[in-house]
Order: sequence, then structure tokens, then C-alpha cells
Amino acid sequence: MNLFNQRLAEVSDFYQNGDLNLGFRKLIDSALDTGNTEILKEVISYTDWRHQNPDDSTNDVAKAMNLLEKIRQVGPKNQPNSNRNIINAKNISKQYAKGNFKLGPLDVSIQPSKIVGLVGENGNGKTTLLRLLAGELKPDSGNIDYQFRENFNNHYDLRTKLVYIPQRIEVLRGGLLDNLQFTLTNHGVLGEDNYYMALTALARMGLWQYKELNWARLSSGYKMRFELTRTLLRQPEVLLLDEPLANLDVLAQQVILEDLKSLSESLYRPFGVVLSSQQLYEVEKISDKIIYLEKGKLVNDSSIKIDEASHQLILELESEISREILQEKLASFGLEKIHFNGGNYMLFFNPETSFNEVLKQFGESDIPLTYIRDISNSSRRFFIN
Ligand SMILES: Nc1ncnc2c1ncn2[C@@H]1O[C@H](COP(=O)(O)OP(=O)(O)OP(=O)(O)O)[C@@H](O)[C@H]1O
Repeated sequence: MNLFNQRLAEVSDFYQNGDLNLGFRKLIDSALDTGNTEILKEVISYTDWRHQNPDDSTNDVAKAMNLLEKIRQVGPKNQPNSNRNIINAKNISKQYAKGNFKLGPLDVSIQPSKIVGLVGENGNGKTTLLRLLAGELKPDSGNIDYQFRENFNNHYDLRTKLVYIPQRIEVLRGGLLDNLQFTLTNHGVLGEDNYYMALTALARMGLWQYKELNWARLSSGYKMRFELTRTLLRQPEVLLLDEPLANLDVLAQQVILEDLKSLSESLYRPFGVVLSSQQLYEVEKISDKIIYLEKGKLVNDSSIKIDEASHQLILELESEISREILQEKLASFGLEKIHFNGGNYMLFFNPETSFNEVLKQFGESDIPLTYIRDISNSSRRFFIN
């Protein structure tokens, strides 16, 4: 089964299993992969119906299945080659005129459909790196090569293909739908395509009910969501996001990350993402690669690959039990070191110990646990204090 049909089958499963809202978002992603305005019109009328009939799940599923079949018949618009570096930065470094801070030298590469998480404590160079990749700052040394689908001719082109959303977003006037239509017009999307594209974007990003609302009345979390929506209409090849999760509640963080993952994997217009965040676990879950910066350098020479096995078992846990008892109960399980930061313990074991063995011992010794996590492969292990 090809990827397009595989995704349609997933959407169908979500609907059949009652995950209607997730199914709805993924259905729109598949509709967008067709690049077909007639399909978008159907999406709009289905969205409208859904909002007027929020409790009619039986007909919701039936309508979705009907639309899925039409999407399947139209098929994906094209499947571009995803095996290239859109950005390839080699040996780049940057120092500001004032102060001692120096970023790099370091290498970074970004591919379509891939997410790079940029983590590190405040002031360690995340924003500087994003601004270098965005072409806002010039590196003191090294090279940044861009390889877009089409060649770019000037700085404006570059800024269209490479969108940088800073921590403080631009203030907009007017309503949401009007703003999106304006963005699309600026990018040459006119007539009914413009209208249906703008509406589909609002439906996809969960902003349908606010389409006539004035931007100023959105909450700060929704403003970030809307900024992302507006950005996506510019059909970027790379999105560079500085702390996009900062004003969002936990649930909204998960939704936006899941959206980024799914949208970046578009068959028609895949894009790469670099996002900086303090939300380690959430970001690691969706990232293909993590860059951990400390004092402007990559830690442990590492672009940490998420799937790379670490040699040592490291656990983070919260328990009311004392360090001494933990030590005693786990001594025979290769416990090498305990670190306590006032809230959580971090336990470092030798490479032979498995998580399941330790969990079993916790159970058998009746050790009270409110939280435990295996962080052997997480950059959390570098944030010791
Ligand atoms: N224009 C500037 N001139 C001088 N120093 C700067 C300038 N911009 C940033 N810095 C310094 O460079 C260092 C790295 O800053 P940067 O904003 O890249 O870090 P960050 O990891 O994004 O931090 P945060 O999460 O707090 O934004 C800091 O010490 C900061 O004070």
C-alpha cells in the first residue's frame, strides 16, 4: 500500500474507533495532499455540517468515509523527493559585538518532513542559532547552503520559503479569515482557491468557530496557533519556531506538536521544522533529532538521535522515600549514583540493569512512586540541576 492510501486507512481507523477529532484533522491533511479545490469545497461543507451537528457521530463517520473515498479517487498531487538537505549549515559560528557569548562552531542540517528540537537552558544560543538559519544574522565563519524545491532569486523569496516565527509575534488587525485571504493573495493564490484554502486552513487548525473574530480578541495561545496557520499558507519549506509552546497549556502543546508533525509530513508540500523549547519530553516525542546547546556548543558533541540506545539506564522519579532507603533497596541492581534536585531523583544504573527489573523491585519493596520515567535516551539527562 502506498503512503497516501496508508494514511487514508489510518484516518478511517480513527473515525471507526471514535477518535473523531483526530480523524477530522488527518482527513483534512489528506484532502490538502490532493491539491484539489473541489475536494476542499467538500471539506468546507463537511466542516460546516460538523459544527452544526456536534453530537451526530453516526452521520459524522458516514460523511467522513464518503469524503475519504473521493479523496482516494483524486489521489495525491505529487510526491516530491524528500531526500535532500533543505538547509545545510557547516562549521557556523557567531559572536555578538558586545559580550562574551559565542555560538558554535557547529553543523546543522534540515530535511523535509523532519523535526529538529532545539533545547537548552536560557541564554545558551537557541535564538541565535534560529536567527542564523533564518538568514537574519550572518555567521562569522562557516557556510549555510539552502536547497529549495525551486531556486530563490532574492531575499524576499528566501524569507517565504524559510519562515521564522519569533517569540513575540506580529500584531494584526482585522478578522481571521480576512487576514488569511490577504496572506494568500500576497502569495498569488486568487479567486475561489483563495477563499477555500483560507477556510480549509481555519478548519484544519481548530479555528473554524473564530473565523469572523477579530485577531485582537484571540487568547495568546490561539494567537500562536493562528500565526502558525498564516505561516503555513505561505507554503514554507522550513519553519523555524522560537518557543512556540511558551503560552500554551499542556493539552494545547500536545495538539500543536502533533499538528506540526502531521503537517510537515504532507505529501504535496512537505517542510522541515526546527523548534526551540523548554518542554523537553513533549518536543522529544515528535522530534527526529535533538540539538542540545550549552554555552553555545553542542553538548557531548551530540546531535542526539532519539532512537539511539544509551549505554546507561537513567531514571527520573518522584517519591516521598528517602535517599538512604532508595540506596539500600536498589543497591543490588547496579545503582551507581543518585542525584536529587529537591523535587525529583535521578538514578544512574550500570549498563546491565533493565528498567523492568527496577520497576519490579519498586513493586516488591512497596516503594511509593508518584512518577517515574526512563530518561536514558532523553536530553533531560543533561539537565541535572
Ligand atoms: N544582540 C545581542 N547582542 C549581544 N548579546 C546578545 C545579543 N542577543 C543575544 N545575546 C546574548 O547571547 C546569548 C545567547 O542568547 P540567545 O537568545 O541566543 O539564547 P537562548 O538560548 O535563545 O535563550 P532564551 O531562551 O533566554 O531566549 C545570551 O547570553 C544573550 O544575552
